[in-house]
Amino acid sequence: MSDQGLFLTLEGIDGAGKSSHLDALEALFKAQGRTVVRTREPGGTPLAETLRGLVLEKPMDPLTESLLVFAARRDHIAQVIGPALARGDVVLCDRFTDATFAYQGAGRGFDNAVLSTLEQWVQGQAGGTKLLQPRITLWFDLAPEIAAQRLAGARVPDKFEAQPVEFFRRVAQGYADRASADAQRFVRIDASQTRDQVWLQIESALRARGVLAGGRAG
Ligand SMILES: Nc1ncnc2c1ncn2[C@@H]1O[C@H](COP(=O)(O)OP(=O)(O)O)[C@@H](O)[C@H]1O
Ligand SMILES: Cc1cn([C@H]2C[C@H](O)[C@@H](COP(=O)(O)OP(=O)(O)O)O2)c(=O)[nH]c1=O
Repeated sequence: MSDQGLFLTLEGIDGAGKSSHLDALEALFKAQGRTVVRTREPGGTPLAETLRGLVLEKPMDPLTESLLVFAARRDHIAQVIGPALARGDVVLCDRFTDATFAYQGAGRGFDNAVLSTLEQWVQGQAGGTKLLQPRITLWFDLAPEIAAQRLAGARVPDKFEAQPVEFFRRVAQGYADRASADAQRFVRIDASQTRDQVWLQIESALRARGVLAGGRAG
């Protein structure tokens, strides 16, 4: 089901600046004649949004947290992502499984082997060994100290945003590890630059990957 559409995710520590570019990304693909499904994790369906509220607000152990984000993801894939990709749409998703490896794995110190098993259960596709994965992941790489400065006063912190900078150092390392393990899928964006410069990086990376030129290249 992932072969026809384009599954694009945005990742990075809180405050890295991902959300600031979602409108422009949606407009860019729409200008190419694509139908865009814009969504987020945890979330994207009524059930998954309910689970999001729990994950972002309630204290819980890392296994519970991991089970809830993967339960939300399962519903999201079944209801939204899978059907959209099968239609040939662009799925623009604010976070996906890399966030689980970065936050629950590296940040909380939870067992990556258990996360990989859950990933296989949730993202396994009928009749094959291939997992549903994003085609391209835009990784907004920013020093945790700068992200914290950007977030200070910008919004009321949720459970994760209230974590100390050491937590985000581990999360950032988790993203760096994921990126080096799958260099083909990840595009590193230097998120320390100005908003305009960040946008230019995004646009040129998408052009270089051939997903902008000539309509349905993705
Ligand atoms: N390139 C940038 N330079 C400076 N501040 C930025 C930049 N991009 C975003 N911001 C600001 O940083 C804060 C976090 O940005 P946001 O897009 O919400 O991050 P995220 O979605 O990654 O948590 C917001 O106040 C936003 O206006
Ligand atoms: C998808 C996902 C997100 N998260 C965390 C990362 C973020 O701190 C939070 C929600 O992400 P996000 O939507 O980026 O938050 P905001 O709307 O406040 O910018 O959930 C996990 O811990 N595990 C996951 O699997």
